Amino acid sequence: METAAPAAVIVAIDGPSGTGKSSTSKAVAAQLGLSYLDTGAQYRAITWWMVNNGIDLTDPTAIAAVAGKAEILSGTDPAAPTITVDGTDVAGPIRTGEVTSKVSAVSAVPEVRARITELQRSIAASAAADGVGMVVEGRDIGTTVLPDADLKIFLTASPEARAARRSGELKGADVKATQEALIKRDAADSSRKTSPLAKAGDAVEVDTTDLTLQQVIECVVTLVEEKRTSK
Ligand SMILES: Nc1ncnc2c1ncn2[C@@H]1O[C@H](COP(=O)(O)OP(=O)(O)O)[C@@H](O)[C@H]1O
Ligand SMILES: Nc1ccn([C@@H]2O[C@H](COP(=O)(O)OP(=O)(O)O)[C@@H](O)[C@H]2O)c(=O)n1
Repeated sequence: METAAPAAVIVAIDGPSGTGKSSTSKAVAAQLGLSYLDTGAQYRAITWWMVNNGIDLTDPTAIAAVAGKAEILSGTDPAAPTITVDGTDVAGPIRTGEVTSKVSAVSAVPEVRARITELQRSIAASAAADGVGMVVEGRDIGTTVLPDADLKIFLTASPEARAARRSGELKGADVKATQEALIKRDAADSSRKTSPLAKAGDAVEVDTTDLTLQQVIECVVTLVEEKRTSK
């Protein structure tokens, strides 16, 4: 007798910067054969387009007026995720300090969120319909984008641990300045009116401060497997 294929699961992983969302989501998706969506990369991509097109990012009306202009495509293979804007590969340019410092102003605009949220929902719906399942990481996935996700995880870590991790990635970065920038961005993301960074009431919170990345991955894999068998 053939064994039934595991049911497609949709996993939402949210949390502030540097808590391990991207590394955990990619590894869990790769290990379990799920697709992977980095929603932060989409907000970075639209921000990159706005910077490139000289939009005044201090003016929410100007941002809203062009919210639908850029065509953003996300490749969802966890082993090689991709992101393009109007056909241009922007995986590198969306990680510059300039985009990082401006992304919160763009992502706070309701017209931008409505547009990107719709895109995210359609990508997740395709993965579910194909029977593949997906790990979707961001700030508002469990609360707003996919409130019916099968499993919601909220990752946290101390600001010190998060800043140390981030400055480890950026060669020569000052840990104190990195921590200040990170706290500022978290505050902006958590205090915006539309769909702020928040833990969903039914999310499992995992404090990663004293865990290795491998331990976090194992913890999330176990939670996903439990969900899959109970589906
Ligand atoms: N539990 C952990 N312990 C140590 N380093 C970690 C841990 N989780 C992630 N990292 C490292 O911290 C950095 C930021 O992780 P990332 O997954 O990009 O976080 P986020 O997506 O939440 O911003 C990466 O270099 C990653 O390898
Ligand atoms: N679901 C999401 C994901 C990201 N974002 C925005 O996009 C920015 C960049 O997200 P990111 O996941 O790439 O950030 P890091 O974890 O790399 O610091 C965040 O600071 C938010 O302003 C959002 O508003 N909602």
